[in-house]
Amino acid sequence: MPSPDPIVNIVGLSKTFGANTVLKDVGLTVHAGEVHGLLGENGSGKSTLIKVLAGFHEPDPGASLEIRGGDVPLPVPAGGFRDLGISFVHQDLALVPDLSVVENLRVGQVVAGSRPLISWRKEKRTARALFDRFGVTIDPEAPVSALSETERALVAILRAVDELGESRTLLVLDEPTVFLPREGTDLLFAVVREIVADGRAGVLFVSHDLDEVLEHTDRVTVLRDGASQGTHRTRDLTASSLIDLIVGRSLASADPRAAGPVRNFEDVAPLARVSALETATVDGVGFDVRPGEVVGLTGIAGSGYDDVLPALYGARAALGGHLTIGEDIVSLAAITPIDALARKAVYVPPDRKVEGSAPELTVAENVTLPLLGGRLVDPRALAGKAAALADRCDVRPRDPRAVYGALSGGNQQKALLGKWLQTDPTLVLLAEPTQGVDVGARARIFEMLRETASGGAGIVVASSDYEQLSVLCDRVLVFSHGQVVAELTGDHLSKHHISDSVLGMTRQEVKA
Ligand SMILES: Nc1ncnc2c1ncn2[C@@H]1O[C@H](COP(=O)(O)OP(=O)(O)OP(=O)(O)O)[C@@H](O)[C@H]1O
Repeated sequence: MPSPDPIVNIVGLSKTFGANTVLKDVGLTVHAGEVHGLLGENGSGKSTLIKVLAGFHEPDPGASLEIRGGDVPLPVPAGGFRDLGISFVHQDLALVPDLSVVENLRVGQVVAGSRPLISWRKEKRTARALFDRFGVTIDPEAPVSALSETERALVAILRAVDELGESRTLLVLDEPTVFLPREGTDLLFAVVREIVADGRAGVLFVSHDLDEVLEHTDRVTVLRDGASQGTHRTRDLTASSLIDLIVGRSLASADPRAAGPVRNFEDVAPLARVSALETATVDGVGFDVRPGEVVGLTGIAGSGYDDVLPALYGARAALGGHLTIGEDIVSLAAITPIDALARKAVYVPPDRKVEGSAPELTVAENVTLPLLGGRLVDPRALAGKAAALADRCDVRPRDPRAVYGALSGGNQQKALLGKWLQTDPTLVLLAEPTQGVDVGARARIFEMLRETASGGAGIVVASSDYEQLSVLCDRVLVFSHGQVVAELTGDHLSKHHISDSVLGMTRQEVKA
């Protein structure tokens, strides 16, 4: 139960970039012992608020911040958040994969030079005690690269808790679950509950996942266009009242039934065929994709489903197999992205920051890259195309000259998807297409994909978001141990059927 003891109190917070005020007189109170959700559409100002707490942004004059009842002068000085008992875990987790777990726990102190002599034996014991306290079984000596995504997130969170020690006030989790498989989030939230259990600290949890927020938070504050829509007790909210607060209107297409009747593609000739695909985690998988069809690939982490798309595009080398596309049969051990693009196959990777874009270029430059093709082009024509694309994909702000890396995460994703969909592709390969995307943008992305499919393209979506698969797909292939163990169609395309199948309760071929 949340205690009514406010540990962090922000009043009248505004932030202006140039002519754009992105936080408008926002207030936020977090209580000791509570998990407090911070929600809002992409670009609504969540990260900006967090960056003010982190001392990264200076707020406009007039804001005030109290920690445990004491006034804190703004701006927070760089690194000053630690003295305030605040710690942050961002999406990228900031772990060094080549170092061990215990080295990662101490890397900050080593780099800062505050602990010149470290007894690693003692540190391992301390790490074990930390993990035991939170019921986590992770080997402190294991390299971080050998951990699952869930274990990595747990290490990053417990490192943040450990760094604050007894003085901890607020742990800020900025979408830490966005790259996690579903089964990992329960474990993560058990740890989050334990962190607030002694009633000393609070957790501020940023997420776009409404189910997660409704299940795991005590209260939520919603931002819309930089203004607060109030703080609400989670138990007084439903998914649809929360959507109304976030988007400012009801969203019919968030309902899976809005996808329309499931279509049957059995008699349609395939436009692409994957045969005998072998990768480090995939063992002889084959499937067809027909024009207009959306095929989903899913499974638990390590089942192989997330290894298929990079192999089809040549982004990660396959050990064997073939892709038949149009008249061509291409070896998947040799395919390169250039081969794939030449056959109008495009790939949108899950990690848009690392693989998908050039963050230092403008939105216009990013979205028009695939149109250049080595030719001389008229910059004004490209700017026009970029503006039309931003309009179509609802990229905010609508300024093609904005630096791509300064867009909010969800707006980067919309721009990236639009960039490839405008090339009129034949085969669209998408990994987690709505990761980090708000409910409104998600509906827009679903519409864009449906339009692309109805234009005759085939779409393959690899995702661990069962609801997304149930809304988008005509057929879902469930992976286990590198093989397809179930094919779900028709009435079996519900979120619950997909989830049951992935969790091994329906391990037979299910046909509607
Ligand atoms: N450094 C910056 N310079 C200019 N504008 C910025 C800067 N940082 C953020 N913005 C703008 O501020 C607005 C709020 O962005 P912010 O990243 O806070 O949104 P968000 O709610 O965290 O979105 P998301 O859910 O997509 O992560 C956006 O319009 C963004 O383009």
